[in-house]
Amino acid sequence: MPDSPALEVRGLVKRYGGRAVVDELDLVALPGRVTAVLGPNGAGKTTTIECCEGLRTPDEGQVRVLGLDPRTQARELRPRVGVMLQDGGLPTGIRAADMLDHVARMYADPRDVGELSERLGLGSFARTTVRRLSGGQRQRLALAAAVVGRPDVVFLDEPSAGMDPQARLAVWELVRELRAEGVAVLLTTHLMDEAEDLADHVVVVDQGRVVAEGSVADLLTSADDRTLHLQAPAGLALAPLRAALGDAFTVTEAAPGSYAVAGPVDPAAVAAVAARLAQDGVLVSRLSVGRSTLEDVFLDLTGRDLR
Ligand SMILES: Nc1ncnc2c1ncn2[C@@H]1O[C@H](COP(=O)(O)OP(=O)(O)OP(=O)(O)O)[C@@H](O)[C@H]1O
Repeated sequence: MPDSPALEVRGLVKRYGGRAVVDELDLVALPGRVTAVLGPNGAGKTTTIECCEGLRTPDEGQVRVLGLDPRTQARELRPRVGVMLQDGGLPTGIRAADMLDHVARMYADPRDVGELSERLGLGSFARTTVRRLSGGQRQRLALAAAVVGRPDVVFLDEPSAGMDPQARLAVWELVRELRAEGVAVLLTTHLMDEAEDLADHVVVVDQGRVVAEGSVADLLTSADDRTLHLQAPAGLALAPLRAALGDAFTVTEAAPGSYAVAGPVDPAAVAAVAARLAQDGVLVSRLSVGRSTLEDVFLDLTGRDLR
């Protein structure tokens, strides 16, 4: 069954000091798909992933990875699951290349270590001990260690945090390749472009709960209050448009020639905008409905204030 979930989390609850930091959370990740979990700091992403990795014990709910319980069936799961922890979690006294060789030897059919090292650019620091690696170098080594055993499921907690743009591209390419090989990839990230580029399915978590999920396209278009974006000549007088639409809408020229109409945008509102502009002889060069970026969706869902 190619589409049976590689990861299934149902009603997960994890409490610290009586406070639920993960609160009735459901999460499914499929083989050959990249699932990205987004959320503000402290939302419960790492706690959730660590429950899936068997590193923390849920207070309630069920976690199944490849149909197995990561707490009680860790031995069966270990060869099939790749884990990249947020803090690297690597032994520090060993040279980078020796560490990767050592991890590769634990698996029956490891990836080619030389090829993996080359594509993640590990060669330049192969003989450096882990403790002396830079943050980004450590991340790259941790990623190599997570995938060298050809796992069926990979957990990547902020995989490209601290990486330079070249390394980030190499990581993205590797993630795409894992997906093409049928691996279920679950990643957390604060990089909206990473989620937009890589994720087949996005899960937005806030205060331990899922507040939205779907493909990036779903999330960009599913909100009740949408924005109509239009391109037209710069400097249009907006009063007639505002009068035609009424108080439920705001109309702004976000940048010269780039207008946003925010509010309960429905087919009638789109028609009203087009009709009003046509009456004034304005030629619209581009018109689209939805939020323009995943970051807008994220901020609308989780708020703009620091917590
Ligand atoms: N062992 C622990 N004891 C007490 N509180 C904890 C413990 N581990 C995590 N927490 C709390 O649980 C909440 C969720 O933390 P978690 O690390 O899962 O968040 P996150 O979504 O991964 O955040 P970030 O984006 O900052 O990595 C935080 O408020 C954190 O302080």
